[in-house]
Amino acid sequence: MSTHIGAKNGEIAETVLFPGDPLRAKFIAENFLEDVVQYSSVRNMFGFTGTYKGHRISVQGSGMGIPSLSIYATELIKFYGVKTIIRVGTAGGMREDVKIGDVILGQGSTTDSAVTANTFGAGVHYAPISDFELLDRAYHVAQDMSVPVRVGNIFAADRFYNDELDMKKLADYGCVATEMESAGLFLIGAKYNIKTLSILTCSDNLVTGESASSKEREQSFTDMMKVSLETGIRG
Ligand SMILES: O=P(O)(O)O[C@H]1O[C@H](CO)[C@@H](O)[C@H]1O
Ligand SMILES: O=c1cc[nH]c(=O)[nH]1
Repeated sequence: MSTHIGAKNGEIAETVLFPGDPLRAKFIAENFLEDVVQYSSVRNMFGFTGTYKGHRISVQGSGMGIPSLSIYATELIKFYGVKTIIRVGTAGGMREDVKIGDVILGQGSTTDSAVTANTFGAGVHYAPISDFELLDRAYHVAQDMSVPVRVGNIFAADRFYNDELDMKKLADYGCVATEMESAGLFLIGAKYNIKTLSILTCSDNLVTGESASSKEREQSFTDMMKVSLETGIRG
């Protein structure tokens, strides 16, 4: 067991789907996995292992924001030998043409978090990127499943509520959607030399003000879940 995950050795698969919302983890486990075992409920940050099409896979909640995600990602890798982590998250569209329900693959992640500066020191602006092989696989899985996807730069924000940032400028420079974890996940993936990717669904649009309900954010974005599961098992 690690400090924040109550699993015994061997109870977590090498590939983990990693939603921010622990209830989304439960929903994925209950609706898509077979032979499911819940290995952790520490802090209600649920974790499950089961099989998908005969392949062993785990689903673990990460919580919101880079500090929370970093705890769970680090423990998954260091204590449980996890080799692939796919974030399965919601994000806000930063351009008008990113619609609710659109699936987005995170190629890289810009951030206003201090985590990259704290790692490399002032003056170095590290660019966290996802694993290309995983990104390529997810892109082709989505094509096979006829799920349209966007691929792009995800803005990982330190604050959900922030009216001081120039989001339009970030969008003008190519950021597609904003959430709160991808840069931290990609940074940790690079540090420990494991594969990481973010597969996101647009849950609201910052330009138009459209927004999905919390129930929809928990349960209805099943295209993203299916693409993530299929990507996870095609190794
Ligand atoms: O839906 P999840 O995966 O939690 O992701 C997004 O939702 C939360 C904010 O509502 C943040 O964690 C953000 O990154
Ligand atoms: O962090 C997030 C998640 C969804 N939508 C947003 O606008 N921000």
